[in-house]
Amino acid sequence: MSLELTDVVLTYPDGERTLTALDHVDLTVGPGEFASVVGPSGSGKSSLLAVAATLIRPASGSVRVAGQDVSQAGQATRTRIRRDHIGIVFQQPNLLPSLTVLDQLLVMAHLAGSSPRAASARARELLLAVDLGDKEGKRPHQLSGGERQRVNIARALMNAPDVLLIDEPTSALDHERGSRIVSLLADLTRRHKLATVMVTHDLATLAMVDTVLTMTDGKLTDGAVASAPSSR
Ligand SMILES: Nc1ncnc2c1ncn2[C@@H]1O[C@H](COP(=O)(O)OP(=O)(O)OP(=O)(O)O)[C@@H](O)[C@H]1O
Repeated sequence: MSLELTDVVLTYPDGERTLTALDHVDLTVGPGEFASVVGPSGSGKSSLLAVAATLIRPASGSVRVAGQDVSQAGQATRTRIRRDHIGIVFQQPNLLPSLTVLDQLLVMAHLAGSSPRAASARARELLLAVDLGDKEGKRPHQLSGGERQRVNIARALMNAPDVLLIDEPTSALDHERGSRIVSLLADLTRRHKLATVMVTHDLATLAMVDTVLTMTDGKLTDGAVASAPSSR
C-alpha cells in the first residue's frame, strides 16, 4: 500500500491535560485511489494530513509511506521520504513570486538532485497535463486563482510521488473552477497511480472520489454522514 496509517493516536498538550486530535485512526490508500476526508472544523482533518505528510510524529501507531514505517523515524529520514514519495498541495498556492511557472517546478527537481534535462521534460509534460502548456513563462501574479492552484498541483507531482496530500484545494475558487480542479486531481490520481487524500468541505465534489471518510472528534469512519457538517 502507498499510504497506511494503523491505530494512530496524536495528542497535543492542552494546559494541564492533553487533547486527542487523532483517536486510533486507521487509513489505507492504494495506488490510483482517491480518498476524501470531510468533517467539522477542529475534528482533526489537518492533523491527519500532517501525520501522513510526516510533518508530525504520532504519539503511537504506525505510519507507512511507500512501504516504509516512518512513525518514529528521525528528521533526516522523514525529510527524505517526504521529498521522494509525498506531494503536498496546500489550500493557498504558496508559489514563489519572482519565479516563472516553469521554474516553480524545476526548483523541486533541483532539490531532489534530478538532471536538468529530465526535469525540464517532466515539468513541461506536467504543465501540459494541467492545461498550462502556454503559461510556462508567466509569474504567479499574471495567473488566475485556478491557474495558480494548477501550478501548485503540477509542482507537487514533480518528483513522481506515491502519495498526494491535499488540503482544501477549492476553498479559494468558485464552484465551477473548484469542480474542475477536483476532476483534474481524479484524473491525475489514476494516470500517475497516486494514493491521494483530499481534505475538503466541498461536498459537491465528492461524487468524483473513490472513498469518502468522515472525521469526527479525531475518529475516522467510512462514508459521508448525510448531514456531514462542512468545515466552514
Ligand atoms: N499545534 C496544535 N497545538 C494544540 N492543539 C492543536 C494544534 N493543532 C490543532 N490543534 C487542535 O487539535 C484539534 C484538531 O485540529 P485540526 O486542525 O486537525 O482540525 P481540522 O479538522 O483540520 O479543522 P479545520 O477544518 O478548522 O481546519 C482541534 O481541537 C485543534 O484545536
